Amino acid sequence: MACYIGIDIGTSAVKALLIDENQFVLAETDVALPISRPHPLWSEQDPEDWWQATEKALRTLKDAAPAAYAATVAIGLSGQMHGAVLMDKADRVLRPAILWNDGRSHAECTALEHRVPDLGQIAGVPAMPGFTAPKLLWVARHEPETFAEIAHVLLPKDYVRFRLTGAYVSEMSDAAGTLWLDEAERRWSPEIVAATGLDPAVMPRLVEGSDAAGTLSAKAAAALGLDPKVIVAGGAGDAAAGGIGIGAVDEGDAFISLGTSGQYFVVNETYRPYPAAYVHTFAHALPGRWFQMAAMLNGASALAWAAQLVGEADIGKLLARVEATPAKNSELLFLPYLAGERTPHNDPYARGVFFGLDPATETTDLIRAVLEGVAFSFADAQSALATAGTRPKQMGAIGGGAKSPLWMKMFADVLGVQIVLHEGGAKGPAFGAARLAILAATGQSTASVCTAPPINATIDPDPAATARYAEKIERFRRLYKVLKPEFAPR
Ligand SMILES: Nc1ncnc2c1ncn2[C@@H]1O[C@H](COP(=O)(O)OP(=O)(O)O)[C@@H](O)[C@H]1O
Ligand SMILES: O=C(CO)[C@@H](O)[C@H](O)COP(=O)(O)O
Repeated sequence: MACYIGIDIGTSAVKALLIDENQFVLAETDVALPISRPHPLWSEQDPEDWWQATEKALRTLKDAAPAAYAATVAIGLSGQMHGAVLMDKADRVLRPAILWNDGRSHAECTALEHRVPDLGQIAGVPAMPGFTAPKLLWVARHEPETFAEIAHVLLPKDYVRFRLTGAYVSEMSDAAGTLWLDEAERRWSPEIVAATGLDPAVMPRLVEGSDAAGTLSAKAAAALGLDPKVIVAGGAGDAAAGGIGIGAVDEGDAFISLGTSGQYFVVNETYRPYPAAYVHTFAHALPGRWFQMAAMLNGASALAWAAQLVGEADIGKLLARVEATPAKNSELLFLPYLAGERTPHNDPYARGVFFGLDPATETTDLIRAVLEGVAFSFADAQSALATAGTRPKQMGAIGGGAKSPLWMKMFADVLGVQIVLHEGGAKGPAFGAARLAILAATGQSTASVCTAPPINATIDPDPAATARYAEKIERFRRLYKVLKPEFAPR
């Protein structure tokens, strides 16, 4: 039986899984990744770490299911979006990769908007510091010797593809997050590439996510114990790959993702940019499809941060304590902007805030406020998408945060929408990547491969709770507005 591998180059870990042709998961593994924050606003990783973690993950899959691993016919790649990997003409990585949650390039965003006044229409979103193009302008300005050496610019998963195949290739849904893609035409925008001071020759070749992008190099095949004929599919940025995994492929299909980051994602069958509310309108990983997305920089990572702060490594245990303890301080608010925020504020300088602490406040109140604060940022996302004309009534949920029934009930109440939990929802982007590998290798139809997994639970909103939350969300919004000037650099 033919088997397929999905690899997701996440921020916190490389995740890999091996499935058979019926999409049954035979083995899966995570390999943790370090992240470096050498200066305020900076966020970097070493691309070599992604490759080492990928090799380790594949070794684990091989050990867990040797026969199925040997029967692999295609690999799909997914990854954290927007990261800049810069390579010289000898294929050496020139500096650490600058990640999606790096906020250093605010000034360069203004410069880019100035150079390309209709940027938001072409690229589907206004310039924001997490995107790839302004990072290149930052490198040009602050590290000109490095900029002069650039021969290839790759996204995180495309760097891993380079190590697998030796080819410089990207695909639409990840290219979408660079600001260099003409989203409607699904090709690099010569105007925006030129406005970044880059030679078009540094850009990778573009394919669709469900196309074959190449096969393993002889060197990689030998190192990994795989056949050199193994196809590497285009794959997808992690947002789109999450969509493919959960079956969000048709107009109006929607889900939230609660990983390190947070996303509110809705599929469109036409390109409908709405840059005004910092909504991202990007090419999906399937030809002729796009999506609108609100992207939040602080998803379940805000909970992981709080858990670490209160000294409880087991998040499940911590949330059980929250559930069992009545709120002592229900007025407490938390602004979750630990790493700044993208939709709807475009504010890399915003930071986390607890507001309304009193002598009765307990640890469980703090954690409840963190859960609410992240959910409220999704309410802002929902409002931004509503102004863009999109208002789903039902949503799937993926990512580590979707493992918590308490949090999912809170999301249903805060958003006033039904949340649907699919079997294996937490498998997320790696599963979507494996599905793209099936499409690339077999040419089967999207409808037959990208189905919605069976439903485990549906969570309905309680209208009374939604009304109570609406008032608290208004206070949450006012608090950010009041504090915004205080976050700005002096
Ligand atoms: N039981 C749980 N309930 C809620 N959230 C959880 C639980 N376990 C882990 N998490 C959260 O899941 C997050 C990781 O999610 P994941 O989708 O794996 O992220 P990424 O793809 O960005 O690496 C962590 O930040 C953590 O806060
Ligand atoms: O910035 C975005 C999407 O615009 C993030 O989705 C990153 O792509 C990384 O997310 P994680 O999967 O690591 O949370």
